[in-house]
Amino acid sequence: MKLRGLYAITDSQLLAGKFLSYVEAALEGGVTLLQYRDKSSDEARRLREAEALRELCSRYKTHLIINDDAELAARLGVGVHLGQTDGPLTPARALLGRNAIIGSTCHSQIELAEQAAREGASYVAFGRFFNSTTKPGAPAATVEMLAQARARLQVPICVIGGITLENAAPLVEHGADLLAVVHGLFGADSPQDVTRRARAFNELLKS
Ligand SMILES: Cc1ncc(COP(=O)(O)OP(=O)(O)O)c(N)n1
Ligand SMILES: Cc1nc(C(=O)O)sc1CCOP(=O)(O)O
Ligand SMILES: [Mg+2]
Repeated sequence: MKLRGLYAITDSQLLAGKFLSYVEAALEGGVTLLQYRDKSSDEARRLREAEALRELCSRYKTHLIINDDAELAARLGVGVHLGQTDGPLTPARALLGRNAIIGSTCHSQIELAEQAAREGASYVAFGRFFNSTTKPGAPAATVEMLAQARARLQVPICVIGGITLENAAPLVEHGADLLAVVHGLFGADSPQDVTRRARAFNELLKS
């Protein structure tokens, strides 16, 4: 599967009161992967919101990815993104099946990405590349490391952390396939501006 394009990630605080309208606006502009990222423990709300996103994604032919929670992903029949402390890839692959999209956080360590690729990750994620208000404490990554990763890895490369329309181009030039964005996409004043931003991110990835 060719994974290249905008990877939109939801944020429950940022999208409060406009969750589905802003997500739909992003899908309207073109989203390759949509991640449902909700760090709360409200299982009922998480299930309800994830089901609503699955319905939207199926209308727009976008792949839904659940952050952290392979069981919820299995229940919905969608993909999962796992960080280094979210559980191993091999059982997640066994649970979700060979066609599921499974992503792995690799921070700035190419060795972690090589291991994730061996264990069947569909993409590997490096970051954070810029200051992030969504996750200020994430360890930093550089474009030099990204270029080295591109030369060593065949698996699609996702980049994340403080990415905006203004700073994304060098990441694409240094080998990124997927631009994972929260604030730079959803921190917009209107749904129309979310759609405009989504289209503009996709333009950066056309090659
Ligand atoms: C696409 C993508 N890349 C990295 C992350 C971060 O995952 P993780 O390190 O597990 O941190 P949390 O997002 O769970 O706080 C991600 N979610 N998505
Ligand atoms: C969820 C997440 N993970 C990161 C990492 O570096 O692993 S940075 C990050 C937040 C991304 O949000 P924004 O686009 O608003 O910076
Ligand atoms: Mg996680």
